[in-house]
Amino acid sequence: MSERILIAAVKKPEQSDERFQSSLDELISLCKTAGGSVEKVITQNRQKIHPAYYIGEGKTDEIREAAEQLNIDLVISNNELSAGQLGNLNDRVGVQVIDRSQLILDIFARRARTKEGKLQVELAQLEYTLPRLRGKGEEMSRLGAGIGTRGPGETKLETDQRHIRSRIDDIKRQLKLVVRQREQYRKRRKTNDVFQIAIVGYTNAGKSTLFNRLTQSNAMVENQLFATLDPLTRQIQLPSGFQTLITDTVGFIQDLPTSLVAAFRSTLEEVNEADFILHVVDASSPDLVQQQQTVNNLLHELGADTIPMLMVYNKSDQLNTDFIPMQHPYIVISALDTTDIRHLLAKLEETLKNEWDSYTVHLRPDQGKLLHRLEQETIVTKRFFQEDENAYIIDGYIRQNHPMKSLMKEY
Ligand SMILES: Nc1nc2c(ncn2[C@@H]2O[C@H](COP(=O)(O)OP(=O)(O)OP(=O)(O)O)[C@@H](O)[C@H]2O)c(=O)[nH]1
Ligand SMILES: [Mg+2]
Repeated sequence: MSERILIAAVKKPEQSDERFQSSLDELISLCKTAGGSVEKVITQNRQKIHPAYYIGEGKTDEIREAAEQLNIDLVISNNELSAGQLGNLNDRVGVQVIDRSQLILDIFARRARTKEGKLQVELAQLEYTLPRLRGKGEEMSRLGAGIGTRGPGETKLETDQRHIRSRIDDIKRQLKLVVRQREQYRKRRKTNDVFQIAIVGYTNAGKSTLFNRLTQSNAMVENQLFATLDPLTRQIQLPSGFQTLITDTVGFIQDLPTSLVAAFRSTLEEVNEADFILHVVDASSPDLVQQQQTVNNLLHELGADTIPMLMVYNKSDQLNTDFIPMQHPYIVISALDTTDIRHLLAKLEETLKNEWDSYTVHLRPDQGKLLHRLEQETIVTKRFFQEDENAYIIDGYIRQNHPMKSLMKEY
């Protein structure tokens, strides 16, 4: 049984028509992802958001009538609402009102898989809820189990002020512990010195599809926004035998509320530690430029914009015009096409070679272990046995900060 949703949206003069429309489209997608169906969209052009009602007072009557007529369960505003606006609108339109942030939090809550992810989502939800409780607590507690009331896992979101406060403290305490554990794990991984690649991109770009195809695993793939919340990491091998870890990440969206950015810092920090980024773009999307820019901006904010990156223009099967890439280096593929996946692996290796330093080493026949290590940790391009020297000659590429790099001369 899907909830029937009415969307209320205010368009301000500084927002272009296209931008407004794409934010509406995104909100509609988000509603679907949350399991609702959008029955009506009511919009209004305004100089400013109405301080008390968000949308104009006349419009609130229109919303109430439409809600009654269409059996609406839930009204969702396209912008974040203040405590006052939320309360007033609730009273005015006669059905439950939530805002875009609550909707996104609700989706995150359902997607959270790791302990840390769940804790962070619940924390963000509680911190959002706390200032918006209206003393009485009646409006909040009358909420059943619908969109905007779900906590991570099976729990219902806490609605009592006192309980919320102590739960927030509790979560923060637990988070500290979990974060420390994760850091230790990461440090171990770093000292193992495994190369790490992060797949990033706008939501629905095809990251998880690509990740699955690359790893033959079955990370969740859904035609829904935010199919991925917590990062997944697997090991893959490039054609030369080079081994790398690859991580799928949660998709970015435009205007992600600050409180949510904070909640997902752990996912984003992982991006920061990557040695290389695959930036997946839905090349068939009409919002392609905007989406690509949103991701670039966020990478910049994270300080991850200096990490070498390959642009992966995906969904080429959906393109009917000539595609002009905007960023280099790049590859145009369909993640659904096996040949394209092979091309991507080759292109990835090419791109790494361009970034790295070439080397030649001579190894004695008894240095098989070292040879094996070179094959896995560097990109070996040539390998042959030189009889007169009684040595293996290895040509390859190695990244500048690899621990073996400084030893290269000595081999
Ligand atoms: N036609 C076509 N569809 C694709 C391609 N790659 C992915 N898709 C579809 O696009 C939708 C989204 O794919 P996902 O892999 O879940 O996207 P994502 O980037 O991981 O999305 P989030 O995790 O929500 O950020 C799914 O329905 C995929 O089947 C492609 O190359 N061509
Ligand atoms: Mg995904």
